Order: sequence, then C-alpha cells, then structure tokens
Amino acid sequence: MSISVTGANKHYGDFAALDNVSIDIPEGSLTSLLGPSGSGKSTLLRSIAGLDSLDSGSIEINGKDVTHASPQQRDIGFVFQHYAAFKHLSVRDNVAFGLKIRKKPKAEVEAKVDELLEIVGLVGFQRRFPAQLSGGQRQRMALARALAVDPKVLLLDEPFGALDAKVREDLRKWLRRLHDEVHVTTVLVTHDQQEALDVSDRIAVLNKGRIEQIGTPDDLYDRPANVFVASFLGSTVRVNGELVRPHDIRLGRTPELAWPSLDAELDTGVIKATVQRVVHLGFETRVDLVATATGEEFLAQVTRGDANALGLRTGEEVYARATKVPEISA
Ligand SMILES: Nc1ncnc2c1ncn2[C@@H]1O[C@H](COP(=O)(O)OP(=O)(O)OP(=O)(O)O)[C@@H](O)[C@H]1O
Repeated sequence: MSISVTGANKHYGDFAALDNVSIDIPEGSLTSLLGPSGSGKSTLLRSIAGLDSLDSGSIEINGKDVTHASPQQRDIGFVFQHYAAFKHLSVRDNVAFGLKIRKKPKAEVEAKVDELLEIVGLVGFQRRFPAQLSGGQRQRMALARALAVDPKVLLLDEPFGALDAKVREDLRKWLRRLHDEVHVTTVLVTHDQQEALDVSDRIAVLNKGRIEQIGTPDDLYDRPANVFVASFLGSTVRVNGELVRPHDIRLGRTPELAWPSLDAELDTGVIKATVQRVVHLGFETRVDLVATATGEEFLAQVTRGDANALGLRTGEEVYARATKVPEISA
C-alpha cells in the first residue's frame, strides 16, 4: 500500500515539529526518515500511524484518506526502539498474540506463527520468555509480532537504536532481506546515515520539521540538494572554501603526485598543507592537515596502505587535491 502525506503541519506550542511536510511513499518500498534528533521523524511516523494528530494536512494510505482514522483502522504494524513484549508470554505466544485476539482459527494461527518464526530466525527460541532473549532477538520477535496480522504498512521507529553497532549492522542486513521477502510498505525512522544508506530504497532527509530532500541513496549522496544533506550523509570538510568529503582528498609528496579529479569541473586544484597528526583507524587513516596559505584546518581520509606508502609524519609538508561535493559547489 502506498502512503501519501500532503502539507502536514504539527505544532507544540509555537514550535513546529512538522512544517508543511509532503511525502509519497511507494507501495512495497522501504523508505527511511533520516535526520538529527528533534527533526520531526518520529512525529511524522506517529502521524502516519494515527498515534499523533496533525494540525493541518492530510494522510492517505492506498488512496484512502485516513487523516482522522484511528490507529486500528489503519492496519499498521509498529515497532519501537524499546519494544514492550509481554513478559509472561513465550516468544511463540507473543508472536501469536495479535492473531489470537482477532480470534483466528487455531490451525491458521499455528501455521502463521511457524512461518514468521522461521522468517525472523527464532524457531529454536520459541519456548523462551522475552527476558531470556538478547536485544537483537527481542527486536526480531517484535518484528514478527508486528507482521503477524499482515499489516498493510510497517512502521519502525529506531527499532535497532538500543543495540550495539555490530548487532545493528547484522539486523539491518536481515531487515533488508526480510523486506525483499515480505514486500510490505515499510517506513523506518533512523538518525544513522549508514543504516539508511544500507537498507533503504528511498530516503527522506528531515531537518527542523522540514524535508530537505527525498531520493534514492545514490541520488542523495551523488546529488545532495544542499549542504545539510551532504553533511548529514557523510562527513564533509571545507578546503579553500569548497565543501569536500575527507575520502575525496588525495595526498602527494609533490604537487604532481596529488592526483587531479576525474571530473575537472569538480577539482579543487592543489593545496599545500602541513601534517598535524596521522591517526590509524583500522583500514582507514585520518590525516589532520593545515592549509599553508590560509591556515585552514581540514582532514583527509586515506587507506592505511596509501598512508604507509606516503610515510607521513607530523610537521611534514604535503600536497592535497580534492573533488568537490557535486551539485552544491558546482
Ligand atoms: N508531546 C510533545 N510535546 C512537546 N514537544 C514535542 C512533543 N513531541 C515531540 N516534541 C518536539 O517536537 C520535535 C520533534 O520531535 P520528534 O520526536 O519528531 O523528533 P525526532 O526527529 O524523532 O527526534 P529523535 O531522533 O530524538 O527521536 C522535538 O523538538 C520534540 O521536542
């Protein structure tokens, strides 16, 4: 089912949590709402769910106006960051809960729960209680429970937010596979750009209650609409007044060895700089630099191999040449 939000406004006092937000979410897509804390992501998601009401604007699900419909009438599955499982029920009974209260025939419930436990990889854990699961397993149970009643739409508010980085990464890969199997129209709230880039078909970047840009991960990365989007999708630095990404900076011992950009229009030209610090971060190496001409501080990210080949040390001079972030600076 597609979702269409048009001209949504929501104020808390004179603070605009949503400021004239419009977004179309295509049927079967996985769309992320990405933005910093307080940008209005949860407010937008809760409005789609019917848990918050808009001051003005409208929401349609599959062409039907649901602006004033109750959450129950919207056929939505919802998973929050801190999922409230029924502690006294087994994993199996938690997943079956929505089906049982809808008084589905027993055989149908059993078959559906078997299928979902399989999909979320919790078959071996079905007799356990929520307290006996890891955080990641609990969130998978939450997703199974939300999917049990065949919702038209799945809304996820930072579902992996409370988990550590490695588990988050595993779960988002798993979520993407799950989505490819189940195809339910899904909206995911996240403040984590890697998560959004990894799982989404489309991303809407929010800032101060407004949508800055909507597009595919590639659209946003390759053609950011503005500095906010570019900076939120990855780190950026200013070099000679130009916005660049640290890993788009090439370093050389001579001006000629700092390679030009493939796209001449996006080339910053050669910038002489002094190395302040070299920090090895696993595969990558961060080189903190100061531009000789302007005193401007910036950093470059190079591979460990390149850094070793350059053999840079604090206080040495080096030549930097970067590719500007497209669109904005072009
Ligand atoms: N019930 C409320 N009363 C007053 N202000 C609220 C209420 N709910 C949200 N807000 C404010 O609206 C703004 C948007 O909140 P929202 O939860 O949508 O942001 P978010 O982008 O989801 O942030 P986070 O990532 O921190 O959850 C915030 O500044 C928040 O303080």
